[in-house]
Amino acid sequence: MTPDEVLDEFRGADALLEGHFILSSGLHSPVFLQKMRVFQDPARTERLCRALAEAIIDEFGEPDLIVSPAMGGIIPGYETARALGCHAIFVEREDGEFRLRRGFEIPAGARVVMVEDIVTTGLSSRECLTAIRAHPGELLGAACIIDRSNGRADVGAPLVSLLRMDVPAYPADALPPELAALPATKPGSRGLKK
Ligand SMILES: O=P(O)(O)OC[C@H]1O[C@H](OP(=O)(O)OP(=O)(O)O)[C@H](O)[C@@H]1O
Ligand SMILES: O=C(O)c1cc(=O)[nH]c(=O)[nH]1
Ligand SMILES: [Mg+2]
Repeated sequence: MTPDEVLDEFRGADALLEGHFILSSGLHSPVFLQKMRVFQDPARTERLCRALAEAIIDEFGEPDLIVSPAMGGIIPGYETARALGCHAIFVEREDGEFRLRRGFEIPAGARVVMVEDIVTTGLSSRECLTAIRAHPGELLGAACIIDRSNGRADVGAPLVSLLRMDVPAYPADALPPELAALPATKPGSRGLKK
């Protein structure tokens, strides 16, 4: 799947939004990728995640286990694991920190790849990788559908993506006037991060 085809999946799902958005990092952006509008369509999600599975195999080889950060990573993590023929588990926040719950385990020796939906600053991915490293298992690397840092975010592991985008994001005290003029919405599910 080409980067243009990836963007077309988001456009086709009305998931490429323009306006004034407050991201989970607290940064402001004129663009938001509402991934859940994509993931509500199993056929679209299957196409994207089959491509992500191929990219993972090319970059890291075949994993035994996919681990994703809730909530946005759960659906693409599961669907990518389905394409790879392996299991998918997720970390979720407990007292603010990502942890494995629900009896999920990473067995010793398991070859693990983290699957995230979107990378902006990379904080969610870094936190997920920290949680994974608290368990036995061999971390091969990280994968996401869209890296909107255009490769700038350092998630602390090799990161493969289907599409790199160069999308502006600004601190609240440095908004360009045309963005400041628009009312801001915060579509994500996480509280503002430090
Ligand atoms: O690279 P970052 O700056 O961390 O931003 C990207 C993260 O933000 C979104 O998650 P969010 O925390 O909004 O919650 P969600 O997964 O429940 O949608 C998205 O799913 C990524 O995990
Ligand atoms: O940085 C984010 O919070 C973020 C950006 C984006 O485009 N989509 C999303 O779900 N989260
Ligand atoms: Mg998330």
